[in-house]
Amino acid sequence: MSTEDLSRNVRRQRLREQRRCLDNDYAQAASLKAAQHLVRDPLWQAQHIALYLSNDGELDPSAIAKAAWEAGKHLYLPVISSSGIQFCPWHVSDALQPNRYGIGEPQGKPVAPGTLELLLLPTVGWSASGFRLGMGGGYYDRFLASNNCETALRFGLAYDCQQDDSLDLLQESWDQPLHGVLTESGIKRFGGGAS
Ligand SMILES: Nc1nc2c(c(=O)[nH]1)N(C=O)[C@@H](CNc1ccc(C(=O)N[C@@H](CCC(=O)O)C(=O)O)cc1)CN2
Ligand SMILES: Nc1ncnc2c1ncn2[C@@H]1O[C@H](COP(=O)(O)OP(=O)(O)OP(=O)(O)O)[C@@H](O)[C@H]1O
Repeated sequence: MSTEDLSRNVRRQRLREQRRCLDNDYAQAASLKAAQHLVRDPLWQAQHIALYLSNDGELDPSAIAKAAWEAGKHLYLPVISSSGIQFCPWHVSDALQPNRYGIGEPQGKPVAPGTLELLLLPTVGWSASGFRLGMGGGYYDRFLASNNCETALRFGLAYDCQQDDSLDLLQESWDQPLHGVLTESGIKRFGGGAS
């Protein structure tokens, strides 16, 4: 393991620990606040949205999912395999199959990446320049590097306390920048003119 990988892992573990330690009431309120910010934003025009099922203390997108279904939007969840990550349609009544990490996945046919309009990415750490640190599988970076989804806006979904601008020092060539983040305090956009 390189020195860079080692420091990424150390930072990842610290940020994950911090996230898991958040007060339950705070976490629930943050999840609702994030949904309220999103539904009032032009980003909410997106009809095809990829999100995730909360794991390991991640900011819970379930309030966003509820609002999206009520608004008739199409939602997708990540499905992983040895060949990477794909996004499959997710309906409220779907039976989910746990993946190797115990996270539920729908069973349908993956969506064409170009259909996705908004990707809400699970995020361990983020910086004001748009850097995102994830769980370390490289799944999202590989997906974004190899698929035609330039039209999809990529927003990290995370708590404010997961911001650490010094993470920029760990940036690698494969890291795919975020257009912005959605947190309990609002939506932040990082240059590039993303709407
Ligand atoms: N909610 C959610 N779903 C997601 C992701 C995510 O980050 N969050 N992923 C984002 O890419 C993919 C799954 N990636 C993951 C990578 C590592 C672990 C994890 O818990 N790792 C354990 C080690 C487990 C093991 O070694 O088998 C750990 O680090 O403690 C979970 C999900 C697809 N689905
Ligand atoms: N485009 C790519 N092509 C090949 N390998 C890649 C690519 N992107 C990432 N990787 C590999 O994946 C590994 C993990 O990457 P990284 O630490 O950036 O994951 P992450 O963004 O935290 O994880 P995730 O996106 O799954 O939440 C890296 O060591 C790198 O070798």
